[in-house]
Amino acid sequence: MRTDKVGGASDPFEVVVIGGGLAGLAAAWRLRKQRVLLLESGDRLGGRLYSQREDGDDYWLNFGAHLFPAPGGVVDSMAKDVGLETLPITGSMMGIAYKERILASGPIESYPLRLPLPVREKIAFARAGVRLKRAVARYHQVLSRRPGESEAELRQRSLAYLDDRTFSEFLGDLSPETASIFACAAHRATAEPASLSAGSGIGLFALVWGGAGSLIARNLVGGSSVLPEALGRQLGDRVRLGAEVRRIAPRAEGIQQIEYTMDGQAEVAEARHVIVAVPAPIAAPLVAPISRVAAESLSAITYGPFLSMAMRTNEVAAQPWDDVYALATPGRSFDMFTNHAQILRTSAERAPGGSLMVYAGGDGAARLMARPDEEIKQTFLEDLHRLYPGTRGIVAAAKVHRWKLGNVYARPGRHRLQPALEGPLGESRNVHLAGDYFAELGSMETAAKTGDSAAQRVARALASGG
Ligand SMILES: Cc1cc2nc3c(=O)[nH]c(=O)nc-3n(C[C@H](O)[C@H](O)[C@H](O)COP(=O)(O)OP(=O)(O)OC[C@H]3O[C@@H](n4cnc5c(N)ncnc54)[C@H](O)[C@@H]3O)c2cc1C
Repeated sequence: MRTDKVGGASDPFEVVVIGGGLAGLAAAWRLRKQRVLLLESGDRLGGRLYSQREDGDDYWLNFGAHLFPAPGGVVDSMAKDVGLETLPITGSMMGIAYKERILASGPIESYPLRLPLPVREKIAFARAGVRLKRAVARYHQVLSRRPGESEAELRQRSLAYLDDRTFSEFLGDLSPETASIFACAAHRATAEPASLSAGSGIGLFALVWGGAGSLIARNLVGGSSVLPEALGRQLGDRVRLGAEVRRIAPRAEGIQQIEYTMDGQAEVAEARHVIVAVPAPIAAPLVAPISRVAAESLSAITYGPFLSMAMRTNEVAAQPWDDVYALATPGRSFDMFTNHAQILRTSAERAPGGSLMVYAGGDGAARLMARPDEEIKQTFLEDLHRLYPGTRGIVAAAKVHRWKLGNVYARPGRHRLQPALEGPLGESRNVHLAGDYFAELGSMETAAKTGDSAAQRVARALASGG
C-alpha cells in the first residue's frame, strides 16, 4: 500500500475531495490554489451530468442532467471561469402529451380543459391544479430568504415545509387518470406521489413553473459534460480518475487517512480536510467512523432511479417537436420527452438530424431497468413512435443509461435528518459533506452550492491554521 502525500513531500494534502460530480468539482474548483486532490471512482468527471458527442457532430447525446440554472449561481460562475456560457432555452418546457393530444403552448391553467378527459375528470384535475398553484405561491412566500438567514437555515425551513404528509395526501382523492398525470410529475423527482413529501411535490412544481430565473431554464451547447470536462482539464493532475474511496479514518490529530483503490492497487492519501461529495448512501459508510449520527441520517435519505435513452436522429426536414424542449408524457413507459437539439434551432434554416432523450423515473423506471437494453429500447421506441409518428425510421442510434441513484427526494419527516449533515463533522471538525441531497430535490445548483460552501469552510479553517 502506498501512502500518498503531496507529490512525495512530507506534508499531507490540505484537502481531499471524494467524488467528481458537480458537488466535488465545485469544492475542488474553489480550492484549486490549495494542495487539493480529487478522487473520482468513475472514468470521467461529472457524475450525473453525462453527455457524449462524436467528433465533428453538431449534436450530442444526453443521458443525465441537462437543464442549467439561471446566471448568478455557483454553476454559472464555474462555467464562466472556464469560458463557457449557458443559453436560455426558447422551446416549450411545460408541454404535456396525454393520450392522442399534445399541448405545448398556451397557459397551463387551460390544460385541464384541453386534455382529452371526461368532464368530471377535467373538473377534478382543474381543482387539484388550483390547489397546487396556490400552494406554489405560498411556497415562494414562505421560503423567500429572511434577513440574515444562512443557507443552512433556509434549507432547514424549506425541508420542513409541508413535511408532515405525502404529496398524494396533499392532492386528495383523484381518479386514476388524473392521478397518473401527477404521478408523471412526481417521477421527475424519481418518486411516487405516495412517498414524496407534500412540500417536495409542491417544490417540484415551483421549479418547473419557475420561468427564466429558475434552476432549470438553460442549456449548454455541446452537452452537459462539456462543463466537467473543461473543469477537469484545468484541474489537471489534482484529479485522479478510477480512484474508488473505501474508507476514511482519523490518523492523527487533525489528519484524516483516505484509503482508496486505483488500477487494482490499494492507495492511501492523508489530508487535513476531507470533503465527501458522493451520494448519501455511499457517503454513509465512509463517514461512519467519524460521525455515527451523520452516517445514520445519510442512510435514511431516499433516492429513486432514472432510466434514460438518448437518441441521435437523422431526419432531413423540420419536425413537429422542433419548438418543444420538454414534454411530460403521463401514461407511457417514459415520463419525459426532451429535445436536445432545440437549443440549436436558431436560424431559419433547419439543419438535418437531431438529438432526443426520453426518461422514466420512480417505480416504472425501477421495473424496466431490470430488463435487457434491447427490450428497454424497444419499449421506449414503440411509445415514442406513438407519441410522434414522425420519429419512425429516423432513429439512427439509441443508447440506454441506468441511474440507480437517479435523484434524491424527500419523504415526510426528511427535515429531521438535516441538522446532522450540516457543518464540519468529527472530533477534528475536518470532514465535510456536500451533494445534491442537502435539498429536498436534487439539482446541479444545490450540488455545486454545497460543494462550494464546504470548500469555503475549509479555506477559512486552513487560513486560520486548521
Ligand atoms: C437523468 C437525470 C436528469 C437530471 N436532470 C437535471 C436537470 O436537468 N437539472 C438539474 O439541475 N439537475 C438534474 N438532475 C440532478 C443532477 O444531476 C444532480 O442533482 C447533480 O448532478 C448531483 O451532483 P452530485 O455531485 O451531488 O452527485 P453525483 O453527480 O452523483 O456525483 C457523485 C460522484 O461521486 C463518484 N463516486 C461515488 N462513489 C465514489 C467513491 N467511493 N470514491 C470516489 N468517487 C465516488 C461518482 O462516480 C460521481 O461521479 C438530473 C439527474 C439525472 C440522473
